[in-house]
Amino acid sequence: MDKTDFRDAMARLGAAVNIVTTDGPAGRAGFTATAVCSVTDDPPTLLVCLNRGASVYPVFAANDALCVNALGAGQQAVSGLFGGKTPMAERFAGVAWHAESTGAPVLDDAAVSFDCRVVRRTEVGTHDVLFCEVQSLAAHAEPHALVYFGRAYHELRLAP
Ligand SMILES: NC(=O)c1ccc[n+]([C@@H]2O[C@H](COP(=O)([O-])OP(=O)(O)OC[C@H]3O[C@@H](n4cnc5c(N)ncnc54)[C@H](O)[C@@H]3O)[C@@H](O)[C@H]2O)c1
Ligand SMILES: Cc1cc2c(cc1C)N(C[C@H](O)[C@H](O)[C@H](O)COP(=O)(O)O)c1[nH]c(=O)[nH]c(=O)c1N2
Repeated sequence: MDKTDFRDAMARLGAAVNIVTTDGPAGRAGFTATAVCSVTDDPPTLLVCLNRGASVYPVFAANDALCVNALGAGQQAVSGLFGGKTPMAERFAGVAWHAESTGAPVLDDAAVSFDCRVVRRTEVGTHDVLFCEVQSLAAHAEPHALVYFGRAYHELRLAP
């Protein structure tokens, strides 16, 4: 199986765009992730796949808290900031954050955010799969979403 064929096929799947953040003994970091998925609701658990080659990897490897912040319509620029080579302080500047129980940065304006403890980690190929138990969540008053599909961003809003 050619890697390019796999990626072309994956580009046919729409996925929520998330900013995954952490803070703790190794410091603060965040990256853009579409590889996020619900695992079980008992206990409420989701998974995040993180490339071990990413600059943020050592920080996520050492901290046990993370927050999955799903972006909403109009937040494409935030995804761009956290999806590339931008220095960490610059990624966090310009948008408002607060902390819940774990201390991981929660995006004030997220469509929905899940404050988590990392409870298990598994290495698969180039990535670590982080299993995360949800400690608390917050949802925006108005449901809307940002989806990555066909290598482009798309906005979703509920019909009024
Ligand atoms: N799961 C991931 O690690 C992941 C997912 C999306 C994007 N990205 C990063 O963003 C860049 C741009 O992505 P794009 O969607 O515009 O074009 P792309 O052709 O690089 O990727 C298409 C799709 O393939 C999957 N994919 C890409 N790189 C992957 C990887 N290293 N491991 C597992 N799945 C992967 C994703 O579903 C992605 O949306 C990628 O080159 C990659 O660095 C990584
Ligand atoms: C739309 C989109 C989606 C994803 C990404 C990018 C973009 C633009 N990236 C890549 C990830 O965000 C990037 O590697 C980090 O920002 C770290 O980059 P640096 O290594 O610091 O340049 C990414 N990386 C990862 O490990 N898991 C993922 O699910 C995703 N998903």
